[in-house]
Amino acid sequence: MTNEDPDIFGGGSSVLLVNVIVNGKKGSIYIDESGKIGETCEGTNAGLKSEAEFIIDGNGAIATPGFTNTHTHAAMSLLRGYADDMHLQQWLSEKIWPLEAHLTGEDVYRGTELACIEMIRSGTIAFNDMYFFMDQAAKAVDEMGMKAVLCHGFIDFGDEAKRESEIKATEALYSHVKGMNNPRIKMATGPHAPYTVSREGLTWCSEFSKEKDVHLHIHLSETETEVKECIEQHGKKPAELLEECGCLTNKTIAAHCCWLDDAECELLGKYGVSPSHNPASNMKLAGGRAMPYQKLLDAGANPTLGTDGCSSNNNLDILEEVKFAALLQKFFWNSDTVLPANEAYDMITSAGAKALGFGPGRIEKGAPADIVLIRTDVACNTPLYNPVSNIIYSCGSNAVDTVICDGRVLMHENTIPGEEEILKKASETAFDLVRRKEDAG
Ligand SMILES: C[C@H]1O[C@@H](n2cnc3c(O)ncnc32)[C@H](O)[C@@H]1O
Ligand SMILES: [Zn+2]
Repeated sequence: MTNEDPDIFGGGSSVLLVNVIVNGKKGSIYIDESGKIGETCEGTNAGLKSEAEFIIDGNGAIATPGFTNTHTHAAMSLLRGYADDMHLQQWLSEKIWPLEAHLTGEDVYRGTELACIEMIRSGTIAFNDMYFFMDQAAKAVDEMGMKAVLCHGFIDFGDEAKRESEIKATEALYSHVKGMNNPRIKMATGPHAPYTVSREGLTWCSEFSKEKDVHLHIHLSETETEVKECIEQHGKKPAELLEECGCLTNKTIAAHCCWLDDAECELLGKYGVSPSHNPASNMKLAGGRAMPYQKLLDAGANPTLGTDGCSSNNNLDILEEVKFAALLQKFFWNSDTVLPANEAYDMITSAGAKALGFGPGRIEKGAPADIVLIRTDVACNTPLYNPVSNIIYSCGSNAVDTVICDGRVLMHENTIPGEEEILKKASETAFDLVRRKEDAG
């Protein structure tokens, strides 16, 4: 790839990608100034060469739709390696929540910047994020040029005063994101999970999501214990409780979904929910069961893929995650045909984009130019019988060369502007957060 001009990172310019493999054929992609795909064609298209402000020579790269991560806690990048090898409830209540009590907006800003760097490096252009101080997450996403659906993690533990403050935080995020008027950034409600949010809290979130036409993002049935406790407390299984509270719609993204039974899979299918499979986190926190992918798909749900946060994964590499997904499904369900490469690819492209409402997740005329170039002159892409097979089973993020989101080049020739400074600041911020917690005792 040849273009060395730093202005290529500015956005708002027309770009012609030549010498790429697009939808299985050698060709070119023209991106117009509005950030949409103007045309895709075979060959180099001499006519469009004179129109484009920038020409990127893909040198035979695979052009794929950018990837979507449908469940993460981006700023938890600061907690990478802080608490490993523990069971979920102990991990959350003894290590994570006590540290998060010391979080500031600055921490979330720096952590989200770091997360964006990591996601861009693996070809991710959009993500679904649940955390705190989300106005600061929005600032980072805006500057880094990615797309995101952001929600405040709403946790009330049945306490009315806490519920009121979570409602205020959610309403404030709604106003803030609306004021940004940036189509790349949306907000959602974020009831954390049926075990941390009261019926009243769940109902408020579902009503707010419907009233404002925004997504709802929740953790669902990650562990067997939480399912048992839900039945004891509410006399219902978790997905039934969510249905009763109005939380199941086609704008719901439900993370994990490991312990859903067949009837609950049918419920998610009936409402067109998007489950987010998080295999690395589930394996690391020893959840004991993999998401019933095939049952959810057959029921009509829209299965997608997420990394979860950096404290339970411990990275945000969607290419690593998609291989884990394809392997874990086969291993856990003892089936060599479940989640084949083409369906795994759909999870991180079209299904992910559909879940978050960010276009078709395909390279086609009129679609947002969310395009990733994956090098083919590397060992993991040699030989190249089947690009989709290689993307799912053999490519690492080191093969990702160029990332374009809404027509803006975020990474080119493996370079992201400002990366060095972002990593330095994130490291300082992480150590400062841990020091503040230790000082507080
Ligand atoms: C937003 C809150 O969610 C917490 N969190 C991070 N990972 C998980 C997980 O796998 N299950 C449940 N909750 C999780 C995060 O630390 C925030 O407190
Ligand atoms: Zn999570």
